[in-house]
Amino acid sequence: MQPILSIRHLSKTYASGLTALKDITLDIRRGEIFALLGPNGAGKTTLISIVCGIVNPSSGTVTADGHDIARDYRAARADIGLVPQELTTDAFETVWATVSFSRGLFGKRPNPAHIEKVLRDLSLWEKKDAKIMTLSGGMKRRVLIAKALSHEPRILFLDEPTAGVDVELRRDMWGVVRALRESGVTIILTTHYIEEAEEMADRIGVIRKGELILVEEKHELMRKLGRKQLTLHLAAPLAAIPPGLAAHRLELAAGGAELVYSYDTSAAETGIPALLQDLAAAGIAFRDLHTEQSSLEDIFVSLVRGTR
Ligand SMILES: Nc1ncnc2c1ncn2[C@@H]1O[C@H](COP(=O)(O)OP(=O)(O)OP(=O)(O)O)[C@@H](O)[C@H]1O
Repeated sequence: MQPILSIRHLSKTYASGLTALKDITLDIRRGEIFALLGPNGAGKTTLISIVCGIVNPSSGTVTADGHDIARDYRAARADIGLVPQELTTDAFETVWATVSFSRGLFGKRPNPAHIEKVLRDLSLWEKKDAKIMTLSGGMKRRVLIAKALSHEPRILFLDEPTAGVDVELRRDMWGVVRALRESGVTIILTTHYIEEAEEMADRIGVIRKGELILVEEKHELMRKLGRKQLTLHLAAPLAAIPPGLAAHRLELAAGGAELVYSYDTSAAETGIPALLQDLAAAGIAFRDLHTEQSSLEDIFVSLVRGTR
């Protein structure tokens, strides 16, 4: 299937001389949720701004559903909805007026039935006549999404959709985003929250200093880079790892009360049976054991630090 968004060799150097993006090539698949992860200043907003026509690229091309964003700007832009981080709408307007007005900005004819559907889908219908300033923070975020959906885009960018919101509202927003995907909208979200990417994304891209250093299926990423640890709670503490166990990747923890064995989840063999045999041969007994898998957060931190 043709990608819905195709970014080719995109670079951006600002007038200040700072290169914010270096040769980014990325295809976004129709109907996916793609999470773009990166530390502050990595270039996420610059990338979104170029795709949305707010910033000009220094080189490279972007096509949205076949429309080149430079040559065929209006058609390309009409395919894209952008949910910014901040609500800049007139606080004195009603929800209905704000969302309807956004649609008009794209030169689309009024379509009250569509606006009603968007507001109902986002549980904003009851608030359609309320002034923006009277809404809760969560409702205001929903208004931002409603505005971005008012012109029926097929691609939706969410820039830090849950920055600074509480846990409950974050979960609520995740539900909204999932429902949007169900309705056929392709979603690209930027986030600092690893948990958000882990929870929501089909694929993950990691951007660091303007370079896309990795694009991977979330599950594949976690499988490939995920290490597992087996912790054995020993019956009697050890002062050092016995020579008979030197062949295994072991560390002592909890003052010698625990033995920690690290293994690769993608390796053909875990090495656990051999370890258990050698433990028995060395006369080391354990009371209990548990395993732990590295989270996406661990993976991300090591990627951004460049240690993998
Ligand atoms: N208009 C501009 N002129 C010059 N430099 C800019 C401009 N906009 C952004 N930058 C710089 O480009 C780099 C990338 O910024 P960008 O906002 O794209 O990063 P980001 O990944 O979105 O960061 P954050 O997560 O903090 O929003 C930063 O070093 C930033 O200071």
